[in-house]
Amino acid sequence: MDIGALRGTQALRNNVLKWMGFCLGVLAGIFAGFNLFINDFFVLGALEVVFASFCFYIFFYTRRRNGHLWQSLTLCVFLSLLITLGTYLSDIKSLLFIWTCSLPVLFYLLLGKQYGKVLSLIVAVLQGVILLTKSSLEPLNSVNFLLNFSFTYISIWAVSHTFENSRAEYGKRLENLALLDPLTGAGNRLAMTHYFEVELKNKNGLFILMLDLDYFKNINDQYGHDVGDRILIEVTSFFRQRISKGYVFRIGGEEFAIFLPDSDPQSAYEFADMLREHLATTIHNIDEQAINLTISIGVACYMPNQTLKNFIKRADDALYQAKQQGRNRVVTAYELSQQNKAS
Ligand SMILES: Nc1nc2c(ncn2[C@@H]2O[C@H](COP(=O)(O)OP(=O)(O)OP(=O)(O)O)[C@@H](O)[C@H]2O)c(=O)[nH]1
Repeated sequence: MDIGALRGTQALRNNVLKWMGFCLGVLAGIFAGFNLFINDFFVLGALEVVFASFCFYIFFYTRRRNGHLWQSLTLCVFLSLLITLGTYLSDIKSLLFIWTCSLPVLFYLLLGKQYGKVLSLIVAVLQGVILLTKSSLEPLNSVNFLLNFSFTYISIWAVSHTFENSRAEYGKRLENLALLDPLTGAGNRLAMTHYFEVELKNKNGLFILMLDLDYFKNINDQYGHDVGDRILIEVTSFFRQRISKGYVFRIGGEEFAIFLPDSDPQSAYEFADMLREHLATTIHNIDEQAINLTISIGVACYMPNQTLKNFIKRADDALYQAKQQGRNRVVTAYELSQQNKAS
């Protein structure tokens, strides 16, 4: 499955940044020429030259890699300053202020809801003050002009806000559908691959715990499948409550995995053993039945440049040994390799 598809927002923002960089670079270059050589607006013209250069830098940068927040923020703030300064300096008849209406769309597409809201409000206030203090709005009827302009700006702002809000919400819902186990809410196998590739691979002291409930078939047989389901949900929240820094995944029927970043062999083992012991001494009260269950755990440490498949396999082998040795125990991959060397 294509994990990149789950990073839709990043791809969208990068694409918008790239092509906005190109289009605004070309436009700013043309306007700079006009302002420097025809209109004699040297300040504005010089700023437009700087802006055009920055836009082309962004365009070439984002062609090869993902853009940064500071680049989008600088582009938006710089463009807003150019438009407000242009509105302040130029004659109202040049209609330069019309560009203001494009800003909310750009803010929301490039920076999202929070920045979009704040920047759209700042620009609205700035442009409002500038237009109100302009000595004359002639030949335009000033009241009509201000009402029409404000309503157009507010409508575009509202549409941008609604669009970004729904886009982000649907994106989140799709991501949850793709990454979460519907029964327990823990991450699924795809989520495991996703977090490993995106967040964990380069972290120090990464450990994996493979956890498998012991004799779970007996629970289903004795209490029914529904009770079995509720046990799986309880066990997931049991793990979550005890993990301060890490991720829980359900990767099979009664099989779970936990990533522990920033750990060491001793702490990873102690954490696994604490989970095992706590679970073994916890009574689950479901439908007035007191149910107790145990778990077997395999632990492995991530070796640099190892694939996720190999990483999981080493923990799985340790888990298999824990089952073989009678269940309700923790076996580490390190321990296993020592045993293999000795035999
Ligand atoms: N209630 C419920 N049971 C499930 C689910 N997925 C798998 N199972 C059950 O989990 C049980 C797994 O059985 P086994 O693979 O024999 O493992 P076990 O009984 O836990 O024995 P060991 O792992 O060897 O200790 C089977 O009975 C499956 O039907 C689920 O989503 N809900």
